Amino acid sequence: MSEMLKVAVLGARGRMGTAAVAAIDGAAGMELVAALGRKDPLDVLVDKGAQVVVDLTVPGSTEANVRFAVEHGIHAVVGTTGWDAARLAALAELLAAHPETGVLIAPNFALGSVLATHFAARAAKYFESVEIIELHHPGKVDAPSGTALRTAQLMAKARAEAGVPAAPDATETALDGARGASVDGIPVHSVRLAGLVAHQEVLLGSPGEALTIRHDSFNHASFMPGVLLGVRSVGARPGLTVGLDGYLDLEG
Ligand SMILES: NC(=O)C1=CN([C@@H]2O[C@H](COP(=O)(O)OP(=O)(O)OC[C@H]3O[C@@H](n4cnc5c(N)ncnc54)[C@H](O)[C@@H]3O)[C@@H](O)[C@H]2O)C=CC1
Ligand SMILES: O=C(O)C1=N[C@H](C(=O)O)C[C@H](O)C1
Repeated sequence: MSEMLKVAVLGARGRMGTAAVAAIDGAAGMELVAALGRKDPLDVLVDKGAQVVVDLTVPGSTEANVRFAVEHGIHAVVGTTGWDAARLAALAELLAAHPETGVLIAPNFALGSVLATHFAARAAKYFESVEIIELHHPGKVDAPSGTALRTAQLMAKARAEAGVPAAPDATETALDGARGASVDGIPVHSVRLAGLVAHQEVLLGSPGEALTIRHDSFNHASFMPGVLLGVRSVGARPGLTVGLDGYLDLEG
C-alpha cells in the first residue's frame, strides 16, 4: 500500500477550514494529522510530520504561517486572501532558498470561478468597458475579494498588452465609492449581503451589446475539489504558483 500524504489545516474551525477538514478526512490517500486554530502553536505541524499545510485563516496571519511552513520544508496550499505583490515577492524570495518546497496561493478553489476569471481575461480586450461586481456573505473581512482583485489584475494586463484605451466614463461628480474601487483602472464593486456565499459578475460592454460572466458558489463544497487538487499536486510543483489555473490545462 502506498504511503498516506500527511496534511494539516490552519484555520480549521472557520467556514472554509471546517469544510476542508471534512474533505481531507474523507479523501483517499490523505491523512489529516493536525487541525489547528488561532491559538495553537505552529510547532505542531513539525511534531505531527505534516507534509502539506492548508492555510485558511485571515489576511493578518497567513504570511507568517506560510513562511513557517516553507522554512520547515512543508508544502503549502493557501486559500487565504491578502497576498499582494509585496507579499508574493517576499515569498518568492524565501522559496528561492527552499527550492524543493511548493506553495500554491489560490484566490479561489472553485473550478467554475477559475474558469470565469480565465474567460474574463480572454474577453477583456474585445470590449470598451469592463467592471466587476463581487457579492459575498457579510462575515467576510476583506473587500474587494481576492478573486475580484485577481480577475481585475488579469483583465487589466490583457487590455494593456492589447493597447485598449481606458473605458469611457463621463462621471464628473460622484459620492465617495459610488464608482467602486479602482483595481488597475477597473472598477470593482463589493456587495455584502446576508444569505449569500461567494459570487462574482464580470460585466463587459461595447456599443449595442454586453457580456456578463457570472459565477456562484452556493456553499463551501464548491471549493473542496480545488483544495484536494492543490494538496495532491503541490509537492510536485516546487516554487510559487499563483492561481489554481497554474495546476490546470485551461488552453487544452
Ligand atoms: N481560495 C478560496 O477558494 C477561498 C478562500 N477563502 C478565504 O479563506 C480565508 C478564510 O475564510 P473563512 O473560512 O470564511 O473565514 P473564517 O473567519 O470563518 O475562518 C478563519 C479562521 O482562521 C482562524 N485563524 C486566524 N488566525 C489563525 C492562525 N494564525 N492560525 C490558525 N487559525 C487562525 C480564525 O480563528 C478562524 O477560525 C479568507 O481569507 C477567505 O477570503 C474563503 C473561501 C474560499
Ligand atoms: O471570504 C470568502 O468567502 C471568499 N474568499 C475568497 C475571495 O476573497 O475571493 C474566495 C471566495 O470568493 C470566497
